[in-house]
Order: sequence, then C-alpha cells, then structure tokens
Amino acid sequence: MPTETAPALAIRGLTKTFDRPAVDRLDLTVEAGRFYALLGPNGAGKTTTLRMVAGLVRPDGGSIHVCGVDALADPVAAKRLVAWVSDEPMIYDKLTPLEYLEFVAGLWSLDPAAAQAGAHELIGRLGLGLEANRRCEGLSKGMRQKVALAGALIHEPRLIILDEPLTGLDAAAARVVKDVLLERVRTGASVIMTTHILEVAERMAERIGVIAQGRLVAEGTLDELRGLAGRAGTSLEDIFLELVDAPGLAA
Ligand SMILES: Nc1ncnc2c1ncn2[C@@H]1O[C@H](COP(=O)(O)OP(=O)(O)OP(=O)(O)O)[C@@H](O)[C@H]1O
Repeated sequence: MPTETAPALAIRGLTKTFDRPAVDRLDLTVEAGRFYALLGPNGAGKTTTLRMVAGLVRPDGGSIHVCGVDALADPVAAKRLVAWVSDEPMIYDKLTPLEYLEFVAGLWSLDPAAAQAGAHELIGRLGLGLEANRRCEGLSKGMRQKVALAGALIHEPRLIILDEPLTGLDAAAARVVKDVLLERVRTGASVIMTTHILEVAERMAERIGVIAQGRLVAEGTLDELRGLAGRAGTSLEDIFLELVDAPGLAA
C-alpha cells in the first residue's frame, strides 16, 4: 500500500548496463509534494532512469520505491501511482482527444462519470477545447503532447514523470503545461522531469539533481548548487557546466 509519508520516489543503487553502464549505482530521493528537475548532458542516463521507474526497462540491480511501494516487487501497484510522459507522445491517431481520454480512463477502470468530468476539465485546462472532437492525427506536435499529458494525468497519479515535456511547445502552451503541473504539486502530487531548458529547472523546480555518466553528481536547491559550484550569483547554466565537468562534488 502507498503511504503518505514515504518519499514519492526512492532509488537506491540503481544500475543498468547496455554495452556500457547507462545508470551506475544511482541513489535518488524525491520527497512527496516536490517538483524535481533532473539535468544532465546527453547520454547521462536520465531517460533510462525514468524508464526504469515507469516500469518500461528492467534494472540490472538496485531498488525503486514509489510512495513506499516496491516497484520491482509489485510493478502493477507502482504503475497505478505513476504517470509517464515522454517527449514522443504515444497516442492513438484515429481517436479524438476526448475519446483517447475515455479510452485511457477505461484502462484504469475509472468511474466513467468522474473520468468524463476529469477529461473535460483537463481538455479545458490545457486549452484543447477546440480540438476536443478532432482526430489526433490532425493535431500539431504541441497539441499531441498536451493530449498525452492529459492522458497521463487522468488517473490522478501521485508521481508524474516527464521526459522533456516542453519540447515542441510554444511559450503559451509551455506556460499552461507548467501551471497544470504546479497545480498538481500543490495538491500533493510530485513531479520529476528531465529538461534541457535550464531556465525551466531554475524557475520551477524546488530541487535539482544533476546526473553525469549514470551517477548523481550534485543535488540541491539552486542556491545549494551555487554553493557547490563555489560561485554565488552565477546562472544555472554555468553551474551545470561546471558540475558536469567536475563530477563527484556531491557524490
Ligand atoms: N535501448 C538501449 N540500448 C542500448 N543503449 C541504450 C539504450 N537506451 C539507452 N542507451 C544508452 O544508455 C546511455 C544513457 O542514455 P539515456 O537515453 O538514458 O541518456 P539521457 O541522459 O536521457 O540523454 P539525452 O539527454 O540525450 O536524452 C547512452 O549511452 C545510450 O546510448
């Protein structure tokens, strides 16, 4: 059973090797009710980590707990708590956004009336009202991304995992998505997202983790990271480049 007091995500010693280690004995904790950004250079292991949390890739070793639920021992229970949105949304082209949400709600066995109300609210909140009854195949990339997000949120997940969620969104759409995520955090959900847009991490995330070569090399609030990088008043971009260049500062 999930517990309110457990961290939203607790990763210990997580390891995955393809032809070489992609995730290397990673420890990571995201407290409940937090907005957490995961940064790292290309190939650092961010997506592989999140795919393991979402149950899409089997780890070679280590443990993953979602809200206190052991995700490797009880993957079905963990998946009920998690939403996963990748930067390449998988939605059904022949369905309209409303039909898609109805379909996803059915997969979760949600109460149909509540799901319908939730679907309309998400569609409205994400500014998809005009597209609600158009087939997804005719929607732009940004609109499709919003539909995928709505689909991920319909079952009220406790941990929302987003891999580059703002890719392809214009400024207005990105603002709407950010607001929806922050609302979810205010109501007790937790968000962990990867982003290459450092300004997004800087503005939205309460905590930032920096991954390089499959390991957490630094973690903290922006101010704490500034302290680690040893230079007050520098931008997150400067700190990031410094930390990635000199891994191990917080290991
Ligand atoms: N299915 C796979 N098969 C083989 N190697 C893989 C696979 N998935 C990831 N990798 C490798 O694992 C390493 C980590 O990749 P990953 O996609 O997790 O990095 P990332 O931090 O998300 O990078 P990016 O910022 O570029 O998305 C890379 O060396 C990548 O080539």
